[in-house]
Amino acid sequence: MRAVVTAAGMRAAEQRFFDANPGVDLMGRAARAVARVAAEVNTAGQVLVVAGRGNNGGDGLFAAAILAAHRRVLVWPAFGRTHDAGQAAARAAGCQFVDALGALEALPDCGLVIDAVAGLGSRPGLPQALATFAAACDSSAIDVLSVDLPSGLDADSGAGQPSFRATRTVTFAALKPCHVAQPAAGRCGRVHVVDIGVEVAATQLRQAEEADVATWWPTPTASSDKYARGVVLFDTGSARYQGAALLGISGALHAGTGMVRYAGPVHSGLILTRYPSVVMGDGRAQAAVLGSGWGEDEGASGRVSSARLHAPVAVVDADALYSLPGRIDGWLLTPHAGELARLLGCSRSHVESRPVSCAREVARVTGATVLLKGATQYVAEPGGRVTIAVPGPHWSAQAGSGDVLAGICGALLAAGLPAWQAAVAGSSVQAMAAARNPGPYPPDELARRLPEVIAGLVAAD
Ligand SMILES: NC(=O)C1=CN([C@@H]2O[C@H](COP(=O)(O)OP(=O)(O)OC[C@H]3O[C@@H](n4cnc5c(N)ncnc54)[C@H](O)[C@@H]3O)[C@@H](O)[C@H]2O)[C@@H](O)CC1
Repeated sequence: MRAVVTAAGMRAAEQRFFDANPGVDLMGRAARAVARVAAEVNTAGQVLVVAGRGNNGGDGLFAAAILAAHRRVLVWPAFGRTHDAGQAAARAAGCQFVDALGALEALPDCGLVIDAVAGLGSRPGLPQALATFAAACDSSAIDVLSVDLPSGLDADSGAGQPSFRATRTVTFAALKPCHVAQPAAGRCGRVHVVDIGVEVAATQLRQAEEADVATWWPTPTASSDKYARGVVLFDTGSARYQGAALLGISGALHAGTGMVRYAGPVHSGLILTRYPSVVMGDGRAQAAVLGSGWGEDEGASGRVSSARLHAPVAVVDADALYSLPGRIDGWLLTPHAGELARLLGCSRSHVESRPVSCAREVARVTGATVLLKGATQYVAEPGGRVTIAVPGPHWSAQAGSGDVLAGICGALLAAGLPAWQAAVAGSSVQAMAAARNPGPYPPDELARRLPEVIAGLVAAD
């Protein structure tokens, strides 16, 4: 699990560090890390450092001074004035200072640009000269290494256009929200988190890693039987959306559930032709999966109540989200941004600009865990902790992916994982299946690839 710290949290950690270690040269540590990664990206070519006025510019200037020992380094102080000590070090090391025009002219001869315009202090967007330069970097496909974060992005919200697009980002102590939340995360390239000695406090926002999913995954033992592995009861699909039932069942079976019961309206012939192991009708289960493919079914609350008679917890998806039976501790809600907006009575764009706080709010009010689906998948617990799932490619943004995901999560919930782990592991493993099978595989095909991913995970654990 990797901590994700806000700009304020990082500044507080830095202050604690300086209080305990007065006079330690943190900027020197940061600059050495930047120079090290710069040398990994490009071994010998000319380097152009774009330096801002603050400490981020200082990091870039000291890194320029280190790199200048072995290669030609140009520095563009984008606002004329820049970090004094950093500037003196860069000049003493023989860096050549250029202006905006000089930087643009030198770009074709450079092997690497280091963006040290702004980091934690970055405000959304770039002034015109920098926006022009960032666009020129984009169109020339040159490697860009951003210090702390791509300048022009807000560290916490990830908002900001125009901004630099990095191929690598070197950040310090811990990830910041912009490194993990799409679309900003897509502008950071590969992110290196460097230890500079600053300890961040335990955070309420974290990013899961494959190793976490491997540790949690419920692997059967010699004493396992179908009941011990978990029974999932599906009430999904409708006459109009029959496929939703098949997709959810596919997710649960390929994630290794012990047994599937199906108590929805889709004809048994259709279900059994595809999945002959399914037991038709309701009965005792460890978890239910509700709502996928219901459409605007008028009997929604009756279907939710009926499932409660058979299963202690449920995954609630799609239209069942609007028939929640009061507080539902231990349950898992799986809305996308539009559905979460409807639950909160706000606009979709409001949710998209504040995904963490919106997901937290619904978790707090309902007592359930909320998996907010989208390009970044947030899992918010009622106590306020939010975990981001392992990311995947964007091919899986397709009708039916959510139905499969609800089924995977149902299998994990039935196996006894707490709702937040079921949600993080379920969405991570689906993303990993997409990452390991690049291309536009439809969601049912990706569900069939889950066993390979899970086998690899548990073997590695
Ligand atoms: N917090 C820490 O623990 C450490 C911080 N360090 C560096 O210090 C940085 C923070 O330094 P500062 O607080 O001085 O802030 P920054 O240097 O990140 O940003 C402030 C400066 O950037 C300008 N600026 C902000 N947004 C801009 C934009 N979109 N376009 C152009 N200019 C913009 C501001 O006018 C201001 O001059 C970190 O990002 C990191 O690079 C490192 O030296 C080491 C440790």
